Amino acid sequence: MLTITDLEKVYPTGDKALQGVSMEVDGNEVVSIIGPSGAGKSTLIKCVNRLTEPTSGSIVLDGEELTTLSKKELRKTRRDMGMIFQEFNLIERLTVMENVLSGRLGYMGSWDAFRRNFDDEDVQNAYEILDRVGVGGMENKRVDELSGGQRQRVGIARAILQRPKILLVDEPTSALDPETSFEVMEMLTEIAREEDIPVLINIHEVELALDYTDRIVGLTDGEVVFNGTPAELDENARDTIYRSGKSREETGTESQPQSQNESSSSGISDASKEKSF
Ligand SMILES: Nc1ncnc2c1ncn2[C@@H]1O[C@H](COP(=O)(O)OP(=O)(O)OP(=O)(O)O)[C@@H](O)[C@H]1O
Repeated sequence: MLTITDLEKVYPTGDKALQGVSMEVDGNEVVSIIGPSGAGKSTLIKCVNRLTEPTSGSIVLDGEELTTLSKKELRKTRRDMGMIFQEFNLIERLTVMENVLSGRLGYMGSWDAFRRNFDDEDVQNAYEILDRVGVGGMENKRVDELSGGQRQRVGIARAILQRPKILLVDEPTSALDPETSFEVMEMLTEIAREEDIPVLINIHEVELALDYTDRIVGLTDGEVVFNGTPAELDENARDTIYRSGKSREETGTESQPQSQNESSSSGISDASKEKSF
């Protein structure tokens, strides 16, 4: 279980990217974070594995506080967090198999890691996972010979092979065409459910969040303004997420005020409604 409490991030530039974010990823839930550009989605994901250092607040993964870990402890704990990135983050000149097996490096002693002495079991599992994500038979191809969709499948296979406690996914489909995006999201969420791995995913396309995730968290200007099921993400909720705060000022569009009943059915807090209108 991942529990984030009162998380704040102020960049050295003074940008307040996260302003008291609290949320959870429970059991093997797939939770998506949606929101306008600059809302803080990427920052939130990166704070969890501390690619970005949070300014204050708490992040607890299966009972372990992550914000206070030393560098050494963090290296160990990062093995528990599979990361899937927008730009794939694969090593282009290496083969598919070499990239996928790199997900196991964190578990090996430094000599074995240096020599790339992977266990037979890891190699066998890698074959199976590559098959499972739909790139079986491409093990010896260099990654720079693959399409975007195939690369993302390799990225997913690498993260799964790591056997993480959670998958952190940052805009996995931004570089993909719509059809491939649906395929990749379907495959990612299906495997995560089969393997019982919870997922926190920053996703631009609301339709993908609606179709493939259990719960949606809406961020606006670094604050949670919606937290509910896809069914609860009605038009009013979308309006609150995408037309409030800075984003409304930028687009110059005004949203219609909501009635009390409509607002509460969307799962938006009173404080957020106050802020939004
Ligand atoms: N390294 C950084 N230094 C300073 N400010 C940053 C940095 N990274 C992000 N920000 C600022 O923090 C805020 C949140 O950015 P973030 O990238 O987390 O938003 P996002 O919701 O992921 O946006 P997008 O959907 O466009 O990727 C923005 O105002 C952004 O300008």
